[in-house]
Amino acid sequence: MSRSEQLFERAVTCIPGGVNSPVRAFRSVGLNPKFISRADGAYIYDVDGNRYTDYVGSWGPMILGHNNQEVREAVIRAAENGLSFGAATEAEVEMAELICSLVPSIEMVRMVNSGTEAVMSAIRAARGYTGRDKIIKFEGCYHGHSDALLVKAGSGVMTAGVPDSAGVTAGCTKDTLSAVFNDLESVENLFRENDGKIAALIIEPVAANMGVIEPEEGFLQKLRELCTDNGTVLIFDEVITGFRLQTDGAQGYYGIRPDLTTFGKIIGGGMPVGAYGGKREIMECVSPVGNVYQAGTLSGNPMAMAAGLAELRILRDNPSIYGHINSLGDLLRRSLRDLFEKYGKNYQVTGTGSLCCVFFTGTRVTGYGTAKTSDTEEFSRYFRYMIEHGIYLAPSQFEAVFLSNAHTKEDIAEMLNVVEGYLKEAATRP
Ligand SMILES: N[C@H](C=O)CCC(=O)O
Repeated sequence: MSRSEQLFERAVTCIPGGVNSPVRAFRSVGLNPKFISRADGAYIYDVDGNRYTDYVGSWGPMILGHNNQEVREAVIRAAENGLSFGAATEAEVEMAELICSLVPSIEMVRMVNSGTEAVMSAIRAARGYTGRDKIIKFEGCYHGHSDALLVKAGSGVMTAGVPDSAGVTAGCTKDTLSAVFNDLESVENLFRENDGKIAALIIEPVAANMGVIEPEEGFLQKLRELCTDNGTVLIFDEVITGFRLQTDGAQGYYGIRPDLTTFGKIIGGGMPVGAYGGKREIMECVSPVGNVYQAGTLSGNPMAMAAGLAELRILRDNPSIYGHINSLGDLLRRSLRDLFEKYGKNYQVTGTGSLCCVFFTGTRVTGYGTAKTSDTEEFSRYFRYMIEHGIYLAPSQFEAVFLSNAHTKEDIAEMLNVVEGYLKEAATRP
């Protein structure tokens, strides 16, 4: 039995499903998880010594590749001064100044410990600011695992087919309204039916947690207008897209200025982190200035600030990184489409920048309904073939392929070679 299998046997006896986050389990693809011992650059290694080219990147933070020397050394230096003080630090000020300087819509920002916390807090601030209760979210968008947001959610809940989690009371979700991504009419109807009651509209500007679905031309602009007209706070959840598409994220890429933005992942360089920020007049509702309470023992933790600052400074000072990862993304999407055409497969390749996804369906994927038309059995076969051939993808149909600065054209060529192997094998199936 492999060491991964041995660890899994132990893990399932004391951790639910053997994993600390459901998306790490390989259940939906009919396998047990690989246990990872280390990672470097574009590669991760399991406890059995197998090397994989990694296209998960810790679900987003490792945009520079794994174990980046500058980030690692910044953390080691910070650790030498102590792990946590629960008090204000210079690094927190530097982090806030850096985020405000890179993202024009952010006038003030508060650090928290995860994307989930960032979203919970941003919504509370929006409710405190507007004095309203209701929020709009989009089917298939995932904003972490807080109660009110587990309504037709994406990511792991979409994979498990239970987008409304057990354990969430009707009371917790009664003010959460669901709209359809890329369907303006569904949003307009909610505004009309709930006139003057909607505190916030939250959206992943690129729906990365349901397979990297891009907004259609003008969709985000129209949402901006609807929110302005209705006195509703527009929140962009940029936990995945923040500092990934470019330094000012999807909002810079699409030219939209949200009122609040949530961050996570990249701003922590691999350490647990989150942040929410935006308009000063909304952020000043947060305690101790205003009476919207939000707190955290480890918020602004020195290790997380050190890793995040190092990562963000590298991204700020080396714009060519975005040129590299985005052109690899273009190459991957184009080449996958060519391969699928060559083998007569009408599969959909979605994504933008350094994010990508393949849907096993002939239907153009624009939102939750069409995403769900993908043949997840086919995805499972594809996943198993890829991992057997050294390509580590997210073990879920609806998660993104993440590229990093450590990936090369040669890595992409290797991946395409394996995809072609899969297509050839699939062609021999009865
Ligand atoms: N899609 C999720 C967040 O981005 C993946 C991470 C997790 O839930 O563990």
